[in-house]
Amino acid sequence: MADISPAPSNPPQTGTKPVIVARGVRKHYGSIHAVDGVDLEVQEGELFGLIGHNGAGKSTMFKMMLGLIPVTGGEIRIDGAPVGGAGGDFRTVRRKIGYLPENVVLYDNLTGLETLQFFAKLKGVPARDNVTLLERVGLIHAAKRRVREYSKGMRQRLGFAQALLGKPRILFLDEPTTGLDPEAIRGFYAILRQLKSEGVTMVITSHILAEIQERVDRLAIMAAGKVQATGTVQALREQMDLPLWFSVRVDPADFEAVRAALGHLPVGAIEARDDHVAVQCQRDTKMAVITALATLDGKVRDLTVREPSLEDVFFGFSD
Ligand SMILES: Nc1ncnc2c1ncn2[C@@H]1O[C@H](COP(=O)(O)OP(=O)(O)OP(=O)(O)O)[C@@H](O)[C@H]1O
Repeated sequence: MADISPAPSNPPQTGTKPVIVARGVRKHYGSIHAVDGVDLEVQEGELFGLIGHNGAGKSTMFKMMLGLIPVTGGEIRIDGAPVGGAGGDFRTVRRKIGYLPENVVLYDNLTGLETLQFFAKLKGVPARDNVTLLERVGLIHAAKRRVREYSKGMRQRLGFAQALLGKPRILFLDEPTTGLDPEAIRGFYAILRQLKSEGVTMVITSHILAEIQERVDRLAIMAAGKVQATGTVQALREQMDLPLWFSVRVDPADFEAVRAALGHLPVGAIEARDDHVAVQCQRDTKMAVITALATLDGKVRDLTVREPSLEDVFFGFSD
């Protein structure tokens, strides 16, 4: 996908109007508790991540939020309208929603353009933006080729274009980057940034935690049908109180000097490696470590601090 949408220099702040609200949501299939008492709130214009192991309940949550399957218990409201509720409120809201399912179903005999025409008709939206949409997802060159000839990544791009039909205000994207190459992934997130700057609310699932950790505003970690934690990546890191790692690059002859400088501090492991000393410490000792290293008077050639990754946080909450 072309990186056609640089982030605006002054993006509007994410609103504080809850667009998606789930309260005590459950989905039981007999004895299987696919979703088991989930509370969630996603604000307008937020890019919200939903992560969890296989079978954690993410896709089931999506399907319930979209009104594709009924809840066993609890309630979901989108833009104030109860999902699946009586009356036309949710039907009106539904038109503002775009959805990219985990396994998008496409018709092999249709071309890319015909596919969008087909879905536009189904959604009841004008087909006039279809060419622009194909351009946006980097598929214009294949607009007239049949889907059967598309690669996995091309199918995924077409699925994304389908989700963008009718300029949705709310987007549900279930593992949207599956099959995309690194450049396409970058282009995909550039489009999300652009949509975010336009105030679109998005919920995204992914198993590629490194990919989403810098990109979502907040996320929820699901395990066994329950939300284990919700917040920004940084807030979850702090909540877990996972240690940080310093990498202190010094001449091997100075390894002992590093140890000595840190000797009075409550640091964890201090490990001498090829050309650096790795030091583990809790967040509240971080500044004291930096101050102590500053006394080494020119011996430190470089210093990096590795925060716990989203993967570290994820395993902390979901194991
Ligand atoms: N129609 C169904 N009938 C019975 N069990 C189901 C049904 N749909 C989902 N489940 C079960 O519900 C649980 C949650 O499934 P779900 O597809 O929501 O997980 P997920 O988090 O999306 O997983 P993945 O990351 O593998 O896509 C699983 O144990 C699954 O087997």
